[in-house]
Amino acid sequence: MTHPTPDTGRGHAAPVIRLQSVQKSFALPNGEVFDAVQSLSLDIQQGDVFGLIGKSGAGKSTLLRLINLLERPDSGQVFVGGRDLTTLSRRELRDTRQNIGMIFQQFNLLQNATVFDNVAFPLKIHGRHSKAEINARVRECLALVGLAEKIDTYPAQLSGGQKQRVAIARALAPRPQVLLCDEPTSALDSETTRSLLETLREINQKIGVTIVIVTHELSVVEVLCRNVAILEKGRLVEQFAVDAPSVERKTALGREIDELVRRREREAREPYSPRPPSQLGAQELAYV
Ligand SMILES: Nc1ncnc2c1ncn2[C@@H]1O[C@H](COP(=O)(O)OP(=O)(O)OP(=O)(O)O)[C@@H](O)[C@H]1O
Repeated sequence: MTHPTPDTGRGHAAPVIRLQSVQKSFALPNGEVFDAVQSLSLDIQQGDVFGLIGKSGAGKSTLLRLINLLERPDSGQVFVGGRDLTTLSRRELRDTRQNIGMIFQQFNLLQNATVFDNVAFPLKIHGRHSKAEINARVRECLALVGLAEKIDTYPAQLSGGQKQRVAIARALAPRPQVLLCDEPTSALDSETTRSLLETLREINQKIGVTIVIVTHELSVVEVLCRNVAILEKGRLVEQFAVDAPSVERKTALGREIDELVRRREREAREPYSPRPPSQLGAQELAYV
C-alpha cells in the first residue's frame, strides 16, 4: 500500500522519490567526521531519467544509496512511492526494496548461478510467486534486455555488457517503480556503453520505470538523462533539464553538459560533409 507523499510545495505532481533534508556523515579512521551528504532535498518524478554527477568524492554514490537506505541518513526523510523508508521496520523495508531495483559498476551477479537463477533470485527469496510465474517473468525480463538466448549460461560465459544486462533484468524482475544505477557503464567500452544506454532508454520508455543514474561520464547524461543534479561536497548545487541549454549555469559541469547538447543539436542540423583532400593530414591521406 502506498501513502500520499506530503506536499512541501516544491512540485505539483507527487514525486516518486522525495529526499527531505537528508544528511549523512562518516566517521573517519583518524577520528574526524566527514559530511558526505549535507542537508540535501531533492524530488524525482515518476518516469524520469535522472542523472547525479559531480567530482569524485562529491557524495553521488552515498546519495544514491540513501534512496534505498543502503545508507541510512543521520537525519532527514526518504520517501519512495509515498512511503517514508526511514520509519519502516526491517521487514517492511525489505518488502519496500522490491520497489527499488539497483545495478552496480561491477554487476554483482551470482557467479555459480545460471542467468535464469540470477534473474529469478529476487522473486524466489520473497516466496510470493509460483514456479510458473517466476519462469514467465524471468523470460520476460531477459527479452527486455535482449538476452533471451542466454538463459542457461553462467556469468563467466558472458561479456561485460551482457553481465550488466543480466543485472538489469534481475533488478527489474520484481517490477520496481525505481531503478538505481551506480556507474553502470564505467567498466564497459564506449561501443558497449552506447548500446546499454539505448537499452536503458527503451526500458524507461516501455515500462515507465524511473531511472536514477550516478555517472562521471557527461556523455551518459547527455545521451540518456532528462534531468540532472550536480553535487559538490555533499550539496546539490545545480539541477536542470538536460535538453534546455541556458546561459545561467552556475557550474563548469553544467556548462559542459550544455555544450554537449548544443554540439549534438548542431550535428543533427548539419548534414555530414567530408573534408576535401586538401584539408586532410598526412596520416589520413595515406588512406585516401
Ligand atoms: N562507508 C564509508 N566510510 C567512510 N567514508 C565514506 C564511506 N562511504 C563514502 N565515504 C566517503 O564519502 C565521500 C563521498 O563518497 P561517494 O562514494 O558518495 O562519492 P562519489 O561522488 O560517488 O565519488 P566517486 O565518483 O569517486 O565514486 C568520499 O570522500 C568517501 O571517501
